[in-house]
Amino acid sequence: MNSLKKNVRATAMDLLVTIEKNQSYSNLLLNNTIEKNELSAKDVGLLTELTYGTLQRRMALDFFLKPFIQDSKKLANWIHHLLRLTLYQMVYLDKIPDRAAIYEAVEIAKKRGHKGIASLVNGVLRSIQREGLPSFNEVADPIERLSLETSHPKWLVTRWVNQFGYDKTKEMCEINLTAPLQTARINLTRISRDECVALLEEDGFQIEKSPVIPEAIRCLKGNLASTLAFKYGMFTIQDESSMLATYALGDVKNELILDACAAPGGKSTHIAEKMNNTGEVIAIDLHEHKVKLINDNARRLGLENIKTSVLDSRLVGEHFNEESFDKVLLDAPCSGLGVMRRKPDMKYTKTEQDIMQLSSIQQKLLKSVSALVKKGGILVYSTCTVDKEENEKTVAAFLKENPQFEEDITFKERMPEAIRPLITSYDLQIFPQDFGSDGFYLAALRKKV
Ligand SMILES: C[S@@+](CC[C@H](N)C(=O)[O-])C[C@H]1O[C@@H](n2cnc3c(N)ncnc32)[C@H](O)[C@@H]1O
Repeated sequence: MNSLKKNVRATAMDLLVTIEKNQSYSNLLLNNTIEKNELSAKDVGLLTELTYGTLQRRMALDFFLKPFIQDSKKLANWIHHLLRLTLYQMVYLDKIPDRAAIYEAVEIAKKRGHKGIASLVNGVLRSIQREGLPSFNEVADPIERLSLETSHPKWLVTRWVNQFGYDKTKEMCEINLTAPLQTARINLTRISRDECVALLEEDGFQIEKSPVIPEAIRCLKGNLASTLAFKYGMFTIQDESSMLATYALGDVKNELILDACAAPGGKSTHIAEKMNNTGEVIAIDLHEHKVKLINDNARRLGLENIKTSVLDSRLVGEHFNEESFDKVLLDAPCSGLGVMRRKPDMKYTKTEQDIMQLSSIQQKLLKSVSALVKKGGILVYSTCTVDKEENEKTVAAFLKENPQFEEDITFKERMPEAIRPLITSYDLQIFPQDFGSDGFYLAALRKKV
């Protein structure tokens, strides 16, 4: 085993410790580590697999480890992460022989701790190898079993089963364990989808045209973020579900659109591209450093019809006239339960209380931004979460208190054809298992004339 690989495992262990300690986003920390250490593409692959995989399967790994650890509370944190990381390789990765994974773990334990710890790590892992893993069939309660098997907290599984039924929840939990697709939206103001696909294929990328979104591609091999085509604004890396928010607004040419929670600008730039330099997008976000990202993205894509502001959208009434926008998009801050494949650490940090708090912020935002919609104009509400409290219920409460708005049932006609069968009324909950994209919610409302 070469020394670089050893470093990758030790680095993965350090990352897992930091992610847990700081409760920071795994995707950001992983990207920082990759940039800082200038890792090769192969090592980036292994580091990502080890870090995300171990995080994704944390509860299942702890279930497997439990009978083999006498007092887990006495175990230093890093040892626990090292055991999970190694067991992850033994159980879920075919290409790494068990003996190699155990050898590496023992070496790390020797270096980071001492001989005693190395022998404990060796003992636990060898016992598992000898005696085999405990079976999930020992867990009688089906919700607890699903929770452990798919490493989703029990409160969340219970909540989803109550809201969507057992089968849908099981499908969702299972797909959340898989790696997300990298997808991108072609900047049609610069290049056609066919031309962009040809360009990327020439560079060795394996690309598929999205069967769902006419301007999207799926990248099956390679990392689109590292291409010149990305640097020169030919596309934006964005999930297919997110692209639907712009579709929900319909034809935006020559219009004035407010994107009330806009950073880093994925949807603002999509709207601006669809306008093709005709109308204007006012893109607002609460945080200055995030607004900078919208500006950076607009510049990269060559879009001149986006105006940004650092503002609290709960106070937009102080800055803009009532009924002054043709359409408003509120892509609200949310619990993000639809993007757990991308940020697996979220599974263990979110609480039911967060959901209730977010729902109250979402209500306030809806109330304030809705005043800016012209009569006859459209208000699109979206979140990247799968939870009725933040989605259907938030919208229903808004409609109840704001009779000047109605459900916009023409919403379906504006959506890409492949999506229409999923729509029955003015809103849409996309599950990650529907077509492999993020979980996402969209509702279209219209201000009465
Ligand atoms: C879901 S993200 C938006 C993603 C963005 N629409 C995109 O597609 O790139 C929610 C954003 O809302 C912003 N936000 C949260 N509270 C806000 C508020 N009161 N006013 C304005 N922006 C807010 C956050 O900073 C965050 O960038």
